[in-house]
Amino acid sequence: MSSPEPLYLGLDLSTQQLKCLAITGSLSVMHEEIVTFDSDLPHYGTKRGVHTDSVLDEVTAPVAMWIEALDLVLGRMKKAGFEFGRVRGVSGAGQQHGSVFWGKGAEEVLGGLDSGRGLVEQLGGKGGVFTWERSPNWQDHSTQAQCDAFEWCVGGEEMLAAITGSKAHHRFTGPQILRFYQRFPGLYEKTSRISLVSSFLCSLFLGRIAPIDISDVCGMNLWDMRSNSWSQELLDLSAPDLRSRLGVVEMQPGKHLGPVSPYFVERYGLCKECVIAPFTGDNLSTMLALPLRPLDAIVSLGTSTTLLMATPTYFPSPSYHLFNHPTDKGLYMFMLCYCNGALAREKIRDEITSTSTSPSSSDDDPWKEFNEKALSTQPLGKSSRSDDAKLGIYFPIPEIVPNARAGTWRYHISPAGNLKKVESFDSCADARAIIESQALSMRLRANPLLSTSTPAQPRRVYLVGGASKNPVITKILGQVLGGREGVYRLDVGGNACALGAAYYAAWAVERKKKSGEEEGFEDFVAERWEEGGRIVKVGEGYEEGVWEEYGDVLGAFEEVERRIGRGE
Ligand SMILES: Nc1ncnc2c1ncn2[C@@H]1O[C@H](COP(=O)(O)OP(=O)(O)O)[C@@H](O)[C@H]1O
Ligand SMILES: O=C(CO)[C@@H](O)[C@H](O)COP(=O)(O)O
Repeated sequence: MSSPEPLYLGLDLSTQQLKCLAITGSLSVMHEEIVTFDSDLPHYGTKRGVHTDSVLDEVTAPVAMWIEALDLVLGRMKKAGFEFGRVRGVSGAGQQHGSVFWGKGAEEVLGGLDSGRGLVEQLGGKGGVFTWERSPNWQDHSTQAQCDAFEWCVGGEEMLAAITGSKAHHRFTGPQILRFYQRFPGLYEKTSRISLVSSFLCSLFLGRIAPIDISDVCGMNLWDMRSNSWSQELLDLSAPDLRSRLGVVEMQPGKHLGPVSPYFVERYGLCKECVIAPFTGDNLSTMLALPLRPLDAIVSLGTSTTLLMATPTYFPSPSYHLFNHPTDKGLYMFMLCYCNGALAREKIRDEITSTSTSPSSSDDDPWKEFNEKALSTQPLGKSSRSDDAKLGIYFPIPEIVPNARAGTWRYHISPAGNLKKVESFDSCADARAIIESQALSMRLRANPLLSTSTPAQPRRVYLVGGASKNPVITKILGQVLGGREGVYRLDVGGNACALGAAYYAAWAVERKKKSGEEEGFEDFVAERWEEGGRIVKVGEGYEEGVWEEYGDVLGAFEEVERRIGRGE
């Protein structure tokens, strides 16, 4: 009898959920399990996975909640009869930039976990192996002073972007560590190691502190991408002896970091030889879920909204981020990241539903009315070409792109391009306007990458993440961004990031040597990838006339952003 096909696990520890997905060696999805922090672990009192202190502009997540979530997700799989014994490799991804502060005895505890007791009981939150029981979240905005110090240290935002791939950002780990050190010098002193969320999750599986991976490290403002080494200048600025606390960075994609910790062998039945591969950032992992070709763009509609593209050129700018590609040494990931993505759309949805007199507001689908309103409105809220265009910008929380305070701004743009600020739009134009302004911002900023094609638009747009299930959001995004070959949704919509991690685990274990060279990730996936069944075409993308109409308001959109920046 032939032995059963090996399986691979991919995990995604993102803002609101922990997801675990299992695939076969031929990359077919076998099993998916999700733990939602707010509803499955209500005793941590999080709202959408985080705690917010709006006085300090501080957003954090409890580390113990993530640890408990790991036992919960694996426990559910075991209960469902999942055959852990067939798993040959595990990889994963974490929300980017967050950090975890390990205390002095942590590694010893990790290495000697008792499989008869839960992880959270042994590693804990308060009084456990961490010097700070919280992890700063990517939505945090408390580090303006530290960001200023980072840019001042190297001579400005352009220079910091040239060194680290990004200008200083509130959420980036370097400024966050500097703030932690300034607030709690005693706790910093007691901290022996600092992990990113990705390497933290990897550490649990490995039973020792895992290295940070070569791509996720670029979300710290501490890594010099030109030389692929820590920037000593920026480490020195952040905190004393930081290099030893961060440890070495894993430069080799797909490295076998070690076998899985005995805890998982004994408690869940993983085999002793199961390989743990590096874990990376969630956006980087999402890129691995799709066979990207030049000019393809992924729009990830998770809690954050991100636009991702792969590029062979290192052309840094303060307007966007560049990261090392997780598996391909010659490539970079271009990224735009917005924090007013899902939460801002939910806020408009709730406002529309609460003022509605329509019976459909009580329908099971909470997006029904929002979608109806968005569809009943023409592009830019115009009924005819001579009408003013409606442009709305909605930031219920401070925004990253552009760096702006919270607020709502609505404008009318006349056909001659004149702007008039208004208090509200008539007939619920907000539903369409919020999707349009999110997409216009992406289109404006992705232009440097897209302008090699005429017209300057993506070849394909791939949509992933929670809101990729929404046909109206996907339609309008496609109308604004274009997409010469259409708009596609990955069939595991919400789970693209975990899928990318599972592909990575399979590649780490099964890649072959071809003429003396290890098989590259792209070739490995391409050999096993069948387009049918994995992606669904959800829109035509480029619509002649409509895409151009959106192009006509890009200048006015930039001007509105400038006015917001000036506090108008
Ligand atoms: N049908 C839908 N229409 C619009 N948005 C949706 C829909 N279903 C889920 N979402 C959005 O997806 C978000 C969660 O996306 P997800 O990718 O799971 O987040 P994360 O990975 O950041 O935890 C929710 O906050 C919600 O706004
Ligand atoms: O900050 C960023 C990227 O720079 C965010 O994209 C986080 O990585 C969180 O992602 P989601 O939970 O929204 O997937």
